[in-house]
Formats: sequence, C-alpha cells, structure tokens
Amino acid sequence: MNICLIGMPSSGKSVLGKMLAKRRKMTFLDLDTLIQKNTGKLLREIIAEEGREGFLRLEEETGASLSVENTVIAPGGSICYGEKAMRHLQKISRVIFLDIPYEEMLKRIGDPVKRGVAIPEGFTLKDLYEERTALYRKYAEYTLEERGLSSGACVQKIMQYLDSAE
Ligand SMILES: Nc1ncnc2c1ncn2[C@@H]1O[C@H](COP(=O)(O)OP(=O)(O)OP(=O)(O)O)[C@@H](O)[C@H]1O
Ligand SMILES: O=C(O)C1=C[C@@H](O)[C@@H](O)[C@H](O)C1
Ligand SMILES: [Mg+2]
Repeated sequence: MNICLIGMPSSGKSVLGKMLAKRRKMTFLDLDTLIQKNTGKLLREIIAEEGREGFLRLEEETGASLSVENTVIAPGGSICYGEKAMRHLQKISRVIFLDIPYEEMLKRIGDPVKRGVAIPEGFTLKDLYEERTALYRKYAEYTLEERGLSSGACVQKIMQYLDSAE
C-alpha cells in the first residue's frame, strides 16, 4: 500500500513524507518532480505556457494515472482540485491531510507567488486556505492536526494512526 500526504504548501508533505518513508522503508515520490520529469519542463515553464488551468489538468492526469507500490506520495497543494486524481489516490493509497493553522502557514510559506502557489484571480491566500481545507478534509481518511507538534511528533501520530487502522 502507498501513503499520500495532502495539504497546503509548507504543511510538511516533503519533510514529513521523507521521514515517514525512511521509518517505514518506503520510497518517497514528489508529484511535482514527476510532472517535471515527464514533460522535461520546470513547473513555472508549464504554468507560463499552459496557464493555471493547463497545469491543473496535467497535475490531475499525472495523479490519476500513477502506478506505484510501497511509496509515500507527496502531490502539490493544488491536487485537491483534481477529482479524478483524488479518487485514484484514495484507491491506491491511505490519504492523510496535514492540517496546519493559517497563521503557521503564513509564517512558513514566505512569498506564495515565488513558491508557485496556484492562486486564482481575485482570491486571497485566506480564501485559498479555506477552499482547499474543505477539499482536503473531504478526500482524506485521516487529518493530522499539526498545531503545536514537532515534526517528529507528527510522524509518530501518523504512524500510530496507520498501525491502528490497518
Ligand atoms: N511540525 C512540523 N511538521 C512539518 N514541517 C514543519 C514542522 N514544523 C516546522 N516545519 C517546517 O515547515 C516546512 C515544511 O515544508 P515542506 O517543504 O515539507 O512542505 P510541503 O508541504 O512539501 O510544501 P510544498 O507544497 O510547497 O511542496 C519545513 O521547512 C519544515 O522544517
Ligand atoms: O499549492 C499549489 O497551488 C502548488 C504547489 C506546488 O507544489 C506546485 O504543485 C504548483 O506550483 C501549485
Ligand atoms: Mg513539498
């Protein structure tokens, strides 16, 4: 089985995903990296050429056709807009939502534009946070409340959940 970590940019999908993969002897896969490998382009080049919508379609297709085993999958934060991808990820993996408070995200994230966050026209970061949080919750079988926890404690809680719900 695979594990898929979803959540806002800077919620810890990469950091916690790599720690989890090491602890459970699994492979770590970053979906952004896979998209770049498949297309031979950087994400910002894809977004510049195809726009936000084009990128989201590509991200959805990549997520929906993923075929891996024993892998911790870390998709980009915008994967929640791809219904087809999320349904597939639910089938092939245990989907876990890394929930961080809005204020914590602001502290960690730096400049969202530089980080490549796909913010629609007229949306604030707060709007985006609220819209996505509802979607992440909808697709996840477990929500990890990160508030106040160290990264080690986060991994411990995820491990406990996975072991208890096998
Ligand atoms: N409890 C915690 N859990 C996870 N990360 C934490 C925690 N506390 C602080 N951090 C820091 O928050 C950052 C999380 O960044 P990370 O790149 O893992 O997020 P991400 O979800 O992969 O973001 P992106 O969607 O941009 O790829 C790291 O710099 C990490 O050190
Ligand atoms: O949260 C987002 O909107 C994104 C996050 C990145 O990981 C990339 O997947 C892309 O730049 C979009
Ligand atoms: Mg990451």
